[in-house]
Amino acid sequence: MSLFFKPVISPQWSFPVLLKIGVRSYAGGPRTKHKGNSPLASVPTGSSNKNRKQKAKGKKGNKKNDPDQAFNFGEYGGLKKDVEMNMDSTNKLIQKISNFDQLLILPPVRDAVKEIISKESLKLQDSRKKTSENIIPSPIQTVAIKRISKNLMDPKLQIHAIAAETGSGKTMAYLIPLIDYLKRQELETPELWETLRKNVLIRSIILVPTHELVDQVYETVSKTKTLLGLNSFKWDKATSYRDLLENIKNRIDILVTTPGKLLNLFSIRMITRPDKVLSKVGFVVLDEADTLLDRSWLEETHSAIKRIPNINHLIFCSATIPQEFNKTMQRLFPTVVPIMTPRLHKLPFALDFKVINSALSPFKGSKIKALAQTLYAISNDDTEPGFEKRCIIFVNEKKNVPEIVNLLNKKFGHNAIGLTGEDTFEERSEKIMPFLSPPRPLSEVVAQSTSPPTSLKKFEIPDSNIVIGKLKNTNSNGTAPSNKSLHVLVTTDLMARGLNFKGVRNVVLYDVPKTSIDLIHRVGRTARMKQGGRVFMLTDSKTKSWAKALPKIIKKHQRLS
Ligand SMILES: Nc1ncnc2c1ncn2[C@@H]1O[C@H](COP(=O)(O)OP(=O)(O)OP(=O)(O)O)[C@@H](O)[C@H]1O
Repeated sequence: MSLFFKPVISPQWSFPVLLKIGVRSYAGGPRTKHKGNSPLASVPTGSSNKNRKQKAKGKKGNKKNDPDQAFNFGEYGGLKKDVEMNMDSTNKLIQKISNFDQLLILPPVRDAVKEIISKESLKLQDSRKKTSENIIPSPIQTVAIKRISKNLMDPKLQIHAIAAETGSGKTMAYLIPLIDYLKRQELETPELWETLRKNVLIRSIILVPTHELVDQVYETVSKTKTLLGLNSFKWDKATSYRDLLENIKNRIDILVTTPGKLLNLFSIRMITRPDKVLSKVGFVVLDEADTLLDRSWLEETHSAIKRIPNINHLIFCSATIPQEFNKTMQRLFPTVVPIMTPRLHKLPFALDFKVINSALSPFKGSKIKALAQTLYAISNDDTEPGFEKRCIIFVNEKKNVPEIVNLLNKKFGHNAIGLTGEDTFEERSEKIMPFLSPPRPLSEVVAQSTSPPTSLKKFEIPDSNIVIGKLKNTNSNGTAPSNKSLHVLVTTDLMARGLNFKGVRNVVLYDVPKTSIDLIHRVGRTARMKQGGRVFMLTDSKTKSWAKALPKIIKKHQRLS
């Protein structure tokens, strides 16, 4: 069956709208139960900012009577909206399934993935009962595995789109069906696959947009070697052609790479029949699919998929469904079956969200002062006892990164590093590593600096609603403990997608993100898989009104659009 279709509008690909106007600010609060299909107030697609503001203003008057008001967020928007979705069956499924044993997965595969999750999940590492028997599927894993496994070995082309909130375990939601598929193939025709073991071929491909993500996904995938005998390989910037050729000779079961690298297969002289190498690829995943199909990537990604002739399963995976992505899917893959969870386009459940208005005294419009003081409060509160603290700061423009880092370090005595696309791949890997690894116990951390504590003595964030836990005692001389024990990474959207920053509990949005899409991804670097996390968003006189509704949106567990 051909992969590509005439443009048609697919009724299957639809998402809800829940646009709200909220109150000033607040974080946390009681959890409200998901109410299923609430009647959704919609804003017409393509309406201008001015129109939206007018609508919002008009609705403000009816605040008491109309709880579903439009939510204006900066130059916000971009997420799929205007359409209701039916989550009833999904909710029932999630409630019914509480165990991996209830899902159609080969027992050795099930045991292996439980083992992998128990080793990787910080949530379980925290727990004293760290055993693979305690692993239960996350909602998106339940729904994806249930739906995809139904016709897993049916040879006709099947296209699914997995969409769920950040940090909800989407990697395993596509990886489990993929591994199950490969192992079932081997069970169905063992001789064939044994013969093919020494052949130059690839069986499945996971495409991601960045080399950091290649490394991250490969780290998980590679564990299937000892547990299930699957041969995986990552092809990233550091991979030599020699390495690739060595590995491809012995059948690559799972290749993790970028679309650009995959297309390179067709320009390697030593590989005479790249089409043949790809002829046995039955399972293809596009992780961070909305990025891979956005304007700057579409051509390359599309060409890469078109070069794979016999796809059986094509899976798109993403935490956000931007309108543009939705249209591209309708145009290129109209038979796609969406698999979503009720929390799609909502911010993480365990998130504590705080807005800091830098226009107020004592910052008087200085965002850098507000930032420095926020970091100071984080480093000196009583959270994460016994462990080093990490904080990621997102800015909108990469040109601002060096100056912010410089001021934080030189003027305010912090311990910050900057990371942008200007860094080489090696520099990026080195800088990001301490943030991707789990937090180290303070007893293991070698003192990074012997510099004296800074002279800043105020810990609280004045004129804000912020309570950052109890502050540690000051030293006997009245100064605060050093703020060097907080490791700070200042970066851009480049590091906002897909990266599993293990146990990073603090994110600062130095700039108000321009779209809901950016907001969801940046915020989603913390509070992953129901772990606690805090986000501090700095606003100024220009942006304060854009952001004011967010805390309420989060408190009420409402969807962004
Ligand atoms: N069933 C599970 N139980 C507990 N932890 C899990 C489970 N599945 C995955 N995890 C852990 O949850 C964390 C987040 O998973 P993952 O990176 O797959 O999230 P994601 O949904 O892809 O996030 P993003 O949208 O940011 O890409 C990982 O550390 C992973 O090991």
